[in-house]
Amino acid sequence: MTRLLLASTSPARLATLRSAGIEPVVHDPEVDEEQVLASTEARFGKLAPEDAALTLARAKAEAVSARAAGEFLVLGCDSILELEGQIYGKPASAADAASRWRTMRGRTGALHTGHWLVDIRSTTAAGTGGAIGSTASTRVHFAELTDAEIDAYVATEEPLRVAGAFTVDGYGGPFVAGLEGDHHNVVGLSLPLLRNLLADFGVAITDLWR
Ligand SMILES: Nc1nc2c(ncn2[C@@H]2O[C@H](COP(=O)(O)OP(=O)(O)OP(=O)(O)O)[C@@H](O)[C@H]2O)c(=O)[nH]1
Repeated sequence: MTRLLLASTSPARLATLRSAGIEPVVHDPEVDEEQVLASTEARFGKLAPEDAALTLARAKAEAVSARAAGEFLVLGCDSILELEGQIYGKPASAADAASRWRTMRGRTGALHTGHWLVDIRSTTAAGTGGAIGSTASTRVHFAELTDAEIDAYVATEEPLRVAGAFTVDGYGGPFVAGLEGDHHNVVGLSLPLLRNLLADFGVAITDLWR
């Protein structure tokens, strides 16, 4: 029976899958994201934000696929925020998070999540490592936070743990004025996109329900 192997330490991605009835096996991809991006851009030049997210998602899925075995489809994901041409992962510090929010407030960004699925099943021809991937993007409208709200939000330390220094489903919820597109994608994993990627391997997402 095909199972999903989530190549991610993200608690939000795991919670998203569980809430959708899927209990994945979880492996830490142990990928140095900065090193992957630097080496990729050294070879191919500056990556568009969507491609950067997909490159990192692929690196995570491939790292886990190389050491996993069994009837699995291995999913890697990576989320980044694009704001006026700049890409942002997790903030480097509280000061960085505060500075970003002073830039983000009142503006609209795009949260891109790369998804990469590798078929390591031995029971299918594609099980020879067939893989597919895509990036889902959600436009995010940020509210006009006051300086006091920024300071209070950063003090929760939540912004330090997430791409783009914001969440849509945590303390950050009041500061996201609106979304255009899939909100799960903002949390870190697009369920509609996963459904499509699974279908490309002949797997219905309903087959994965526990
Ligand atoms: N709960 C929640 N988490 C978010 C949100 N936006 C981004 N994140 C999380 O921010 C993290 C983005 O960093 P990534 O590098 O993609 O993933 P990670 O957490 O480092 O985990 P790995 O996949 O193991 O690299 C992910 O864990 C996302 O789930 C949000 O709105 N809500």
